[in-house]
Amino acid sequence: MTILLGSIADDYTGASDLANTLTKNGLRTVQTVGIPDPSLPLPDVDAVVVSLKIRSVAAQEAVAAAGTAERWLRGRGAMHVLYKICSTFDSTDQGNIGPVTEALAEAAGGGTVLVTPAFPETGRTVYLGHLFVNGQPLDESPLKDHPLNPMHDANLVRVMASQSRGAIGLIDLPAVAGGPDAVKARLDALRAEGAGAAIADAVFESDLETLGEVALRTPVSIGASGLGLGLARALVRSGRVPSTVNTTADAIRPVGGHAAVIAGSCSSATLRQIAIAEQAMPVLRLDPERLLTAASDEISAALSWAGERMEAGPIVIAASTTPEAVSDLQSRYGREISGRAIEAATSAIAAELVARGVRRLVVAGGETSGATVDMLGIPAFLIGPEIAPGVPMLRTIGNSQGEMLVTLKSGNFGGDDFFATALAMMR
Ligand SMILES: Nc1ncnc2c1ncn2[C@@H]1O[C@H](COP(=O)(O)OP(=O)(O)O)[C@@H](O)[C@H]1O
Ligand SMILES: O=C(O)[C@@H](O)C(=O)COP(=O)(O)O
Repeated sequence: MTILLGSIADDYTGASDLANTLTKNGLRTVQTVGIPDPSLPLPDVDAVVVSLKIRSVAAQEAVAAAGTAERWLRGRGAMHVLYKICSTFDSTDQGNIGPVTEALAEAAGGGTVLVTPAFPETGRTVYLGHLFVNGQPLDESPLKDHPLNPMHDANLVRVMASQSRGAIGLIDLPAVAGGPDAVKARLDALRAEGAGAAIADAVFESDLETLGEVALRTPVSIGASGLGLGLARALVRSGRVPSTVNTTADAIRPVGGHAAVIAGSCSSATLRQIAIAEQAMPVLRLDPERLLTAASDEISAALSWAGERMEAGPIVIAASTTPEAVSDLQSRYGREISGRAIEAATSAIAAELVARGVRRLVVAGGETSGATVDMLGIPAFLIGPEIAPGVPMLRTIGNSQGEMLVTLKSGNFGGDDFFATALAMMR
């Protein structure tokens, strides 16, 4: 398999979001979970998105895992590697966007790396280096209350600089509006000034087309699905992509079996989606504190609740709760401990549901999805049709439990009736 574009995603929902965008924009794409075993039968593709769970881990761990994935992708022919970060720039105070960017740039021989989380289709725009989420500055958006990565500064030049050793520049909207040559000139000027990376403004898809064109002339870039769109369109325009075959066809064959939703995202979008689902299907709200203090009892109770309802139709099991309840739990047990314990419990519930016949599974939340997919041991996914912007339906490849349809929903994505919409498509 020789690929044109490689990507390393810092979480699993982000990987499926990017894989969806690349597919929609003309690249045959597969999503792997980590580096696949050489014996895994992967289809012929133009792009591979390697999913990692490194958004909130220690910076050195993230750097090491991204480096291994980068070498694997380069070994498969990738001339360009996109490090897929969250469109809301989710990161810890130490990174991991800055440290991974510097490591990937060094591995690629230096240069100023182009960075933009803009994804206009989902309301993420960048102007003068400031990130807006559906028109609100990042630090005033619901991301200020994220359980693991609360974002308190919309100025991405400042955020990235605080995570980096080198200086961070800005490619402002007038430069982007000037087209690829103007952006390249600005990037070269920043390089001469010693900037390790540059945040690029982008408000419209046309801005991302310009940035994709320039990024493709460099070995590495950092961004969300918007930059993926720019890179995919630039590759297609370059004539290097072989004739497009419909790769989603294989992904939609029905699998049957029971259907379930597991939610661990506490984003405002997911909280609304759970409330709407309550009007249409059985919803179990887990007791988050018991998931920390009496996990096996709470898990057993959830499984017997599910066992009584699964035959009749889809069920929803959620740990998700309001920002106030999250911060109350965290103040008593710690942020990291609460998050990881709840991820362990929701993924254990998901694994047991699959053992009892669930073959159609929706998971809400990036970290929640990572823990669940790891627990299930799924090695890779084919990319199916889009359910909502940024969220495709996936079909497992090489899954030891048999073929499954899976949806990994970023906490922030999807309309209010997302769960019913997804389950109606996953047959
Ligand atoms: N009730 C809760 N209290 C505290 N943390 C929670 C609760 N429910 C879920 N979490 C944790 O919040 C985090 C949500 O992150 P994630 O799954 O990535 O969602 P998102 O996609 O919204 O970022 C996970 O670590 C999850 O275990
Ligand atoms: O870019 C995005 O917003 C998403 O693809 C993403 O990274 C999802 O992260 P979570 O919100 O943690 O699921």
